[in-house]
Amino acid sequence: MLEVAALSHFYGKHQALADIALAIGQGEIVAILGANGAGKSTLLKSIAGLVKPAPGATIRFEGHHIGELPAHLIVERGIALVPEGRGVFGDLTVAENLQLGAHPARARAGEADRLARILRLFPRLAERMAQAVRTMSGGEQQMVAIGRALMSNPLLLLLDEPSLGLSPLLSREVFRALAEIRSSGLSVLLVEQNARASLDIADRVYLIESGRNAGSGPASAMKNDPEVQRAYLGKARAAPSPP
Ligand SMILES: Nc1ncnc2c1ncn2[C@@H]1O[C@H](COP(=O)(O)OP(=O)(O)OP(=O)(O)O)[C@@H](O)[C@H]1O
Repeated sequence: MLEVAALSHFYGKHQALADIALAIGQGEIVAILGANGAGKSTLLKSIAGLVKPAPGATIRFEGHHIGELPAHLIVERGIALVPEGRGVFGDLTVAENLQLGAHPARARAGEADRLARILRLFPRLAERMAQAVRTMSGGEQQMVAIGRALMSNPLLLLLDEPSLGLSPLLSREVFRALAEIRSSGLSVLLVEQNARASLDIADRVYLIESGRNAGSGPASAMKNDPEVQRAYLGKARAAPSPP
């Protein structure tokens, strides 16, 4: 569904991404793990058309090259980004924020059904449709942000740190929603500090270090990789066995 190759990005002289390659199949949840500053957000923004890849990159979605398209046309192709920090409109209500997500042409057909499905996914939003988003908890605002992205009728959802700053309870709710979203056939590319939760939910994982690919594999295998356990799951390296 999505194929990325030779993706680099420079902020001035600073190279944030170097020759990144990744692929996502339909209905997959793919997680990206990497330290702070590794380039994860830049990778999502490059796919969403918010930062421009350096020449030579390939970003192919559903067989079409999208690397040169502006962000609004990438949304029309079916890729929706939920940015870090959510990007919701605090002074608008939940209903108005969700409505804003429905602006692409691809979202027009079936809009009412889509809204009903989103409100079943996040019943808290159904109870608060007329509430200004700035008065909601961080977790509820994250639900608004995900709901707004889903209103665009995407095929692929890009999520940047959806559990950042959420209580464990709300974080579990967000991850439960992601599992439901996947079971409806959507694909998800997930950047998450909570490595344990993302390894639990993901099908496959890519590791990124200093803007470069540093490993990939099925989430089930990555969970047992000693290096992943040490770097991302806080497990100490096993002591060497005595001679
Ligand atoms: N607008 C910008 N201008 C200059 N440098 C930037 C800009 N945005 C990001 N960077 C730098 O690019 C590198 C990658 O940043 P990015 O936000 O993609 O990393 P990240 O893996 O998402 O980090 P975090 O986990 O802390 O959110 C970092 O060194 C960062 O300081």
